[in-house]
Amino acid sequence: MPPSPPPRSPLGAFVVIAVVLGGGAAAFAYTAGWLSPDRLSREKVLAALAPPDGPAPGHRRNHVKGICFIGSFAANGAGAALSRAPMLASGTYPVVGRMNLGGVSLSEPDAKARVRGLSLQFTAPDGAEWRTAMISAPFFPVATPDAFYALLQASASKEAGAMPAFAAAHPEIARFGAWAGSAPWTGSYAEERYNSLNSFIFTDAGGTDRVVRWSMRPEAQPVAVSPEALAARPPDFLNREIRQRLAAGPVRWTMQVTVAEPGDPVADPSQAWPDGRRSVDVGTLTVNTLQDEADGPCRDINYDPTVLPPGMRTSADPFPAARSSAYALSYERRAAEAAQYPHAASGARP
Ligand code: HEM
Repeated sequence: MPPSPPPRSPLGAFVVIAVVLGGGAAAFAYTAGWLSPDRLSREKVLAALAPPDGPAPGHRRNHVKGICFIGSFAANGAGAALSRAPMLASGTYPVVGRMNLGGVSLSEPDAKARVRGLSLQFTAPDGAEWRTAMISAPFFPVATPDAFYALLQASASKEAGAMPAFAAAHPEIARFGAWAGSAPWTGSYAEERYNSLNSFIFTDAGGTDRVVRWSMRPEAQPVAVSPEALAARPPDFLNREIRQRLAAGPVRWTMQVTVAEPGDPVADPSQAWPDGRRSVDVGTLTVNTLQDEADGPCRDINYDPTVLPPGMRTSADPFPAARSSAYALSYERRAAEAAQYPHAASGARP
């Protein structure tokens, strides 16, 4: 049995949830929030995400720590039965990605980030793009973007009753708390499974729609490491580990697409779909080279989950539109502050 992290108090877990996911919330502009001054805006979401000493200038407002990579996706062609997206047709396509950590502070040690992320930009020969930002949690802590904003607010509140009141109103948080407190930790980005959590609609060449989620299954065998052992490692141990691993050979994941059945909770990323759903392995991601974010090609990419190729579109899941809105503002702000996050080496940028 892999060692489990020590039991955490429910409140401790909630704080971890809010800090690690940072994420934000709500109806944003896409539900015409501009008509109602009380309604949530992307500005409020970014304010709720910001650490007490303010965001790190030039950096992402969430998942602030990360490292860029260049790789490729070898599609085996099986995905063409689900979607006519060009990068699911048999072939090999370039990928620019980012391994990252849920969290809003650059000084937070890697060992504290319960959620790890993998962001990918696939490009087809015709220029079509598929961008996705996935996380290692098997489901999201809350069911709606509004609830995520409420979670950020409750966890930042000094009122003792704020989190219990939030949990009473959003019982799905207990599932995430249980996962955060019991799932094994690993010592490597390469050993994690990453999940889209949000659902999307795939359309095949015949025009048939299917609601899907996707995951990246690691080739590397996960090795459980206790949180105490991780805490004893250097604060940026994940970047060091992945550099060493890659020096010994490429790192790979298999992409798995899971198809919903009628009645599945397609609009709610806090609920996993039942076991036994049709699942198709559509190809292999190979990571070839890493580059520090300051000089790397992922720095200036917004991994907006609504950037989708033909044959894919958003579903009834409200998160991607909300995320798109918040990511765009985060991107605008960090791009405007680029002088405060300069490239480390002149001419290093691709
Ligand atoms: C309403 C809900 C959410 C909000 C408001 C939100 C907000 C954000 C923001 C502001 C960023 C920084 C974007 C940038 O500057 O490029 C970000 C990054 C990220 N988010 Fe979210 N997020 C939400 C939900 C999610 C969900 C459901 C997932 C995963 C399934 C996720 C995974 C990630 C990842 C992996 C990154 C790093 C992207 C990168 O490498 O650039 N987020 N999020």
